[in-house]
Amino acid sequence: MTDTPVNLDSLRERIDELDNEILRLISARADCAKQVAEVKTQSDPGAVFYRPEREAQVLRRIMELNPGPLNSEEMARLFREIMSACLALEQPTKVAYLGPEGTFTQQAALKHFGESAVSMPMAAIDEVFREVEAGAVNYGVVPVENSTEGVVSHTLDSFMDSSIHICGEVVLRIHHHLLVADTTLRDKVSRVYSHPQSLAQCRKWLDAHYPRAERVPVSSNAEAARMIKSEWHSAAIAGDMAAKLYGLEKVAEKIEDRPDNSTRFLIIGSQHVPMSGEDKTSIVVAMRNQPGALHDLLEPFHRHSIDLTRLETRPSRTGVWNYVFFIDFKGHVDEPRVAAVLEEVRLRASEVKVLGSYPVGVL
Ligand SMILES: O=C(O)C(=O)C[C@]1(C(=O)O)C=C[C@@H](O)C=C1
Repeated sequence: MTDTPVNLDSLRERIDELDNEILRLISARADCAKQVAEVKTQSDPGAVFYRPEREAQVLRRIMELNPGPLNSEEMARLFREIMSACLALEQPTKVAYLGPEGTFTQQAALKHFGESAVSMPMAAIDEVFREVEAGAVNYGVVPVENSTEGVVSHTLDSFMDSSIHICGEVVLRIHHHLLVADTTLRDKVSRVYSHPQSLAQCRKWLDAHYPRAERVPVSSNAEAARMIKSEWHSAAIAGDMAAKLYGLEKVAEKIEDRPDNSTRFLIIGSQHVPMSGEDKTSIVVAMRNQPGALHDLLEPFHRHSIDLTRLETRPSRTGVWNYVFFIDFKGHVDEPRVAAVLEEVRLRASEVKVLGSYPVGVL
């Protein structure tokens, strides 16, 4: 198809008119958000500005109404950024994430909070918890499970000795690439650095393409990307953010063994999140070590037709809690049927802690 100059000019004129309209509307929306902030502060001087349930509702509504031709995810991402900028007008949001810069956790933080949030890398998962608990940041982002490699046990363990709540979740498709620096001798790669989980997620690909290269586990894939800058015979497995941050080239793209490889991250904070209409609840339950304990624990969920989305067992670190189960299920603690199940579970367990109810990840 060829555009005549006349057509192109008139189309661009139309685009300019539409941009004027979009500009006017976004500014009016931002004004509204500022007024929302005033209303919130008037009713409560210690008001919480970020409202995960409302954000989830806004994004779901946009996805439902989207007439195309942009796909719904793309459209929601645009609105994600508009809301992020509006929230920054109300109050700049500080978010700690498991660093260093360039990790998938940073990507998850940006996906969830948008580019207007101020994100700060932390060296370890418990540091993210500590920063949130100390009030040095508003929220934290930590990985919790990967579709190929399973649970991130460090995150679950951190909840056991913390008063932190879960305020949200975000799922990220994980694409790994084999990266080299411009000084790397590509046919002499004898060492591949990455996080142990990433090495495991690319095991078959490495067996097929670099069977003799030494696989070196390091603390994060961003750290792997940083290290190979000074080693001419080494490559790193990492994602797009790390590749961009360290100016590396992709020798091979999307080398993860499973194409549906994804990681779920949790947003942690101190607020109770009201119902959004499509929510999940996470609890941790301690049971006595006796036959049938797991059956007793799960039976009320089955009877009340509550969908379990995840069940994880962790060894207890105190003598009192023999078995500790992390359970995620559909529903919100403010729903009567969920409250009823929790009441029954409390009678059967030696300890129950509700980690939080939060909107099912939208993007
Ligand atoms: O509705 C609110 O409470 C707002 O603050 C407005 C708004 C938005 O831009 O839509 C902004 C931030 C909140 O996290 C949720 C929504």
